[in-house]
Amino acid sequence: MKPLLEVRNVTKRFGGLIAVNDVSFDVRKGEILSVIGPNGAGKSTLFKLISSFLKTSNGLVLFRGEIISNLAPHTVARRGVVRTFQETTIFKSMTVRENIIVSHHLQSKASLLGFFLGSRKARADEKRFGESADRIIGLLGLENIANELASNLPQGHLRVLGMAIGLATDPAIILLDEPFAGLNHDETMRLVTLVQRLRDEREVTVLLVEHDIPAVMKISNRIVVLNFGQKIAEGTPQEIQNNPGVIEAYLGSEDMAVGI
Ligand SMILES: Nc1ncnc2c1ncn2[C@@H]1O[C@H](COP(=O)(O)OP(=O)(O)OP(=O)(O)O)[C@@H](O)[C@H]1O
Repeated sequence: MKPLLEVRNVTKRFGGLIAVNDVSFDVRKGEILSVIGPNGAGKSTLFKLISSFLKTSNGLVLFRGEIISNLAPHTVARRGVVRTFQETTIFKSMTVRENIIVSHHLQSKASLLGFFLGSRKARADEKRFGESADRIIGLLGLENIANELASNLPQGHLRVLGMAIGLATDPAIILLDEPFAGLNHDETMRLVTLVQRLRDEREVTVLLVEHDIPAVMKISNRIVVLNFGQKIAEGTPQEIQNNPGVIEAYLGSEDMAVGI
């Protein structure tokens, strides 16, 4: 089967610095693939290249066989490659449910205009988006806080709301940028289970960048390891854990302390 996403010889230079150096890998439909690596390895840059927030210096990113690198980021998102956890997309003065409904509207400018004009189509959209929001709320177990203002939510719930907002755009693949950062152990484990449920029940493919190695080991089907911009390993969590090159790359880095 053709991969859902293909990263082909992608390079990014910032002046004389090569942040991402000739990186290639595939993301298969229905898998959770994590990108790890020591600080400054190029993980965030790679994510921005995939979501087209940055232009590649060389190489291509393909989604369903079509080139998406260097398109406008909103075009890439519309095709189904959605980056989440940018907290700026959460409206703090709205409730959880309202936030999820609004993000459905943001998919379509026409529907947003109709919403303000109160057209019949807009009312139909309203009903459809409300039902979809309730399905997402159910899937992510947000029922108890559906009517809570976003401004009152703790970090863990905000992360889940960020994911709910991403899901409202019906993505084929979601890019999670350090989803577990700042969460305690219980919050992390709850989110790990939720992301796995998304993959299993909604068939969403997940690509994530993360420093929390134990969580990555638990959640991932496969892992890609970067060091100094280059891919140094790719494999299952077990293969990565036993890879001497990976262990060496992490030697002396803080992440050693959390157990690779
Ligand atoms: N806009 C930029 N201009 C110049 N250099 C940059 C820019 N963005 C990133 N870099 C450099 O590119 C390299 C890779 O950075 P990047 O943030 O992608 O690494 P990372 O693996 O995500 O690091 P961390 O784990 O610390 O977040 C670093 O040396 C960084 O200083």
